[in-house]
Amino acid sequence: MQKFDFQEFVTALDAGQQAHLEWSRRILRCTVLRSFPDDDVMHNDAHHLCQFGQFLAQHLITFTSINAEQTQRLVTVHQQMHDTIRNLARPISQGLAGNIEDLEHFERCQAELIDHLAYFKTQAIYHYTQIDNLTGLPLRQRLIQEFRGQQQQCSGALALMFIDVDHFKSINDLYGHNMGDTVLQQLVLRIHDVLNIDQSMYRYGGEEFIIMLCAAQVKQAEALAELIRHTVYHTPIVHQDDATIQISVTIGVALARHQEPLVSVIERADKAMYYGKQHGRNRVINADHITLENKS
Ligand SMILES: Nc1nc2c(ncn2[C@@H]2O[C@H](COP(=O)(O)OP(=O)(O)OP(=O)(O)O)[C@@H](O)[C@H]2O)c(=O)[nH]1
Repeated sequence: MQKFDFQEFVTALDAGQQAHLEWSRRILRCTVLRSFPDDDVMHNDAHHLCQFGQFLAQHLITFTSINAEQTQRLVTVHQQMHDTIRNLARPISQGLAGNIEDLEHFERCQAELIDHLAYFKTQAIYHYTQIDNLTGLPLRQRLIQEFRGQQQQCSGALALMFIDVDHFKSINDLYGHNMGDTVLQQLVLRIHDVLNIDQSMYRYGGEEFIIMLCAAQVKQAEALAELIRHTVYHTPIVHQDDATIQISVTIGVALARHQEPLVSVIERADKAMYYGKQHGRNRVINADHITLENKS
């Protein structure tokens, strides 16, 4: 599972923008004082070598995942800024005035670059508020946004699994909160390994997770839930000195009815999960049938 630190991204974005503004200030001084800019400005690859260019290259996938078209424009505008500055600086180095068109082009590029960066920063912060820092999973808000679209796309029925870790408080009490955090991270990795690309997982609350998937029939969703339950139970989490912690999960499964609102589907899956808790935990319960699966 890919984890990404959006806070770091936003900080680096600010630093890159600041570096570029500082760089423009240096150019302005050269223009006024008729001095020649340093080699870093005149280098043909300056757009790759400058601080912002390096940041852009490192995070190109992130920029593209936010908005591919605008990323392409950002890359182009950034290179144009550097190209224009070289054009502007050449006559100055010969004691001549710079070209006004180059200067205006540079100013337009600079303004456009800043607009793009403001857009990407807003988007990055928006994404950041929807991703759980501990597990890297999208949060409840994202589930709310994606549910309706997913329901329309689904050719079969849309199923929700409500997953709750059993006796998680005892894990915190016995091993400490940090180990509890590690257990949640490891649990998510184990579950993620059995999911395919169309099955989305969300962190719903503390030790509660929701998986949304298209299922031809409820049996298909139940089979996946059972695989998750089995995998979690039979893959203990390694603690220090090779000691292991065995954990289990109780899962409620509900198939969304026609036009059923998300809150109602969650409520039914949650109730089924709660029923599983009351009947021994470490089991999968179908909301419609409230049947117990065998413990293994
Ligand atoms: N380490 C850690 N603990 C968390 C986190 N979020 C919630 N918790 C803890 O999870 C525990 C949940 O406990 P309970 O709701 O009592 O449930 P439980 O002990 O899992 O028992 P059952 O659900 O009945 O099997 C609480 O002690 C919370 O403090 C987290 O991000 N990290």
